[in-house]
Amino acid sequence: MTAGIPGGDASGASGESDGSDSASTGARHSRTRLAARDLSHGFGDGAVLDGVSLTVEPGEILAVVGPSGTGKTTLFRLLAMFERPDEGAVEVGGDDVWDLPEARRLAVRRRVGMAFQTRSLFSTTVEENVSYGLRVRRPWSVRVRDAVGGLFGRDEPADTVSDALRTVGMFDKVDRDAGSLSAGEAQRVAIARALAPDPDVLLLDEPTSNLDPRNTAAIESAMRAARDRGIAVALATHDMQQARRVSDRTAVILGGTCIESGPTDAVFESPDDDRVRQFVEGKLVY
Ligand SMILES: Nc1ncnc2c1ncn2[C@@H]1O[C@H](COP(=O)(O)OP(=O)(O)OP(=O)(O)O)[C@@H](O)[C@H]1O
Repeated sequence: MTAGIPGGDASGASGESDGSDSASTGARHSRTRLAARDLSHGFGDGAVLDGVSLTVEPGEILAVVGPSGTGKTTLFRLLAMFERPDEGAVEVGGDDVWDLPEARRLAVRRRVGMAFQTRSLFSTTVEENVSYGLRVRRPWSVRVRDAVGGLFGRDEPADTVSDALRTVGMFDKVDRDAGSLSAGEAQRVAIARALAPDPDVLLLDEPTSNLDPRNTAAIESAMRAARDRGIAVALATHDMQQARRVSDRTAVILGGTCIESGPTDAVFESPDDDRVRQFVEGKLVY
């Protein structure tokens, strides 16, 4: 079990300059939650999200489920702070991230790891991909020292990189070129890259869509490992069985609105909303 990650929690982030040296300080802190408060968002004239509120707590997996096109990716892009919501707030540790000065928002964003549907690895080795997030979090002095050190021979992968790759079952491919990986392997490396900096929050948007059972199982196992380390894991999926297998709580999004959320067993076995019942029974087809 890991108690926390370097860098201070969100409420304590006001003391940070920009968070860029957080990984080297060794300071530990308790993890923080991520919340959506009354989020509404759209594109042009079309509303996609309408007043969505949900929270993902440290040490839990929240599944956000709903049919294709219902707004899950839009929601996760807002939670990842890629763009500002039209209305409502994204809160980390109780702060509305868009009320924070830009440097602090950047520091907060660095504590959110994410892997989205699209293939996103760099054209380099698996190790370089996974260590990328660590490198950008270190101060220049450490980066220069390591670069100079690297001139005198190849270092072993840092423990954090090895740990992250082991978590997704990809340590044996540490030296492989990322371009040579299968889609499932690439997705596992993308998740390792998100995990390596030991984030507070992990956002996974359809991480196993189109993957075979072996890769799916490896990714689900990594989600559980992240949860057991105290990370708040949010998973967007249209795979109801996956939500049931891995999540502690489930939020159902329909037509851009969260129509039900609660413990996964309750949502699946005795939903309050009849549309949710039909959806979990596979009777509501879109
Ligand atoms: N950048 C954009 N510009 C215009 N419309 C968009 C944009 N992004 C998403 N949309 C629209 O918003 C709606 C919700 O899309 P979103 O990708 O969030 O749904 P989803 O639930 O993640 O679907 P899927 O499971 O198929 O990925 C869709 O109608 C989509 O076409």
